Amino acid sequence: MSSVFVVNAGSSSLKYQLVDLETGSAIASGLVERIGEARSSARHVVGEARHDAELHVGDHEQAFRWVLSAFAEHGPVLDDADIVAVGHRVVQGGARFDGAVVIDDGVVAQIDDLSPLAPLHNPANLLGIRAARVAFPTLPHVAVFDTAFHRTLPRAAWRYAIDRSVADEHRVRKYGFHGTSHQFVSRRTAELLGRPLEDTRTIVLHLGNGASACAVDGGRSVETSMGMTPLAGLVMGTRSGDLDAGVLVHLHRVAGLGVDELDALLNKRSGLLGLTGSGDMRDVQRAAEAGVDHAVEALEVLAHRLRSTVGAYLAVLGGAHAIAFTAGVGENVAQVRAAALAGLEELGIRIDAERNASGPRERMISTDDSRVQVWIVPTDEELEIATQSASVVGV
Ligand SMILES: Nc1ncnc2c1ncn2[C@@H]1O[C@H](COP(=O)(O)OP(=O)(O)O)[C@@H](O)[C@H]1O
Ligand SMILES: CC(=O)OP(=O)(O)O
Ligand SMILES: [Mg+2]
Repeated sequence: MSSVFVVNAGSSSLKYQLVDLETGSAIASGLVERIGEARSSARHVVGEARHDAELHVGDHEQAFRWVLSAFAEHGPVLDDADIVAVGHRVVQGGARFDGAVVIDDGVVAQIDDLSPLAPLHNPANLLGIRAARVAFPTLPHVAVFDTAFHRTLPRAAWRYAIDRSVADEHRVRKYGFHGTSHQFVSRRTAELLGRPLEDTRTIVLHLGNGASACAVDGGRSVETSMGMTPLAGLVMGTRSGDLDAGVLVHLHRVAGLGVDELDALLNKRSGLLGLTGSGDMRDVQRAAEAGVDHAVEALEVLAHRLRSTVGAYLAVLGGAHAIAFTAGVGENVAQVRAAALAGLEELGIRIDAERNASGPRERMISTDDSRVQVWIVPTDEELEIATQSASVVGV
């Protein structure tokens, strides 16, 4: 049985999954949270069994030691002979990486060099890579980049209309993110439609804590809503998404906000959190149901941004065969799906209220006469990372 050990390292968390390549399912998974804080917590899941631990984990290397001990204590046996690779999610691959690569010291240096373009993500991804190479010294390690799928963006989509010498010197352009998810979901959507991928145009709406939209034409990303960083585009849990860049200048001038304060405001205290006090969609839904106006308004803003984006991407693609909702909010919140696509009947989009409300996890939610099919397609970024990692090492 061959498997891939998938690692998604954040600044203070480490998520892992041992993926069985034959079935595509998780043999074991878990996470270590609040790394570096006084009280960390960890969870290791094998089948139906969950093992929780409260402990102090000082850094990512200690986190990996906990992971290895959890496998040793609760199974399954981590047999190097079965694991073909360790696959790492790396958020920013810049213009340098257009696909997954085996990690060596040179690749580590290049990921480090790209850190200024993703200061919240790449340094954390590197901590995970360094610690995992210590924990699994004999296995090949593979980097799978969020940005790679968007390497097909035409220049009309990725170039910002600013002074080109400033942009080029500082590598300022649209890169796009969530590429492993957009790739996985767009491929699966074509399968569900029974169409060849090359001849399928899909709009993927990945709505999790981070959220982005992608227009996929024949399996290639041609437009996406995140930008140079994962701050642009849709309204997210704690991120603002698009706003007039002049707002930054204004807040600097009139409120004296410095660069770190602006960064924190837009990345950590905006989105649903900034509008309602909670960045968790479940809280916002509850508040909206109880009639709290700020929550009702937040859902309106979020849906309006989605609808504008869908309209724009229908134009970019010259019409779509399908729209696919995915990730935590996209897969679970019928109200957001309905509101995002409300009033688009003239554009050939008709949601079936009953199908939207309930059914199997993966399902069509449009009416039979809707010209554009609308689907819920659960994403599986870990499986995509595992598959790409295995392919890079020749399995
Ligand atoms: N059953 C649910 N009902 C409503 N919201 C949900 C549900 N499950 C997850 N969510 C929301 O999905 C978001 C997290 O999505 P997820 O894809 O897990 O995020 P991440 O980007 O961290 O991977 C949160 O806002 C959460 O409230
Ligand atoms: C790139 C990005 O936004 O990732 P996440 O949704 O995991 O925060
Ligand atoms: Mg996710």
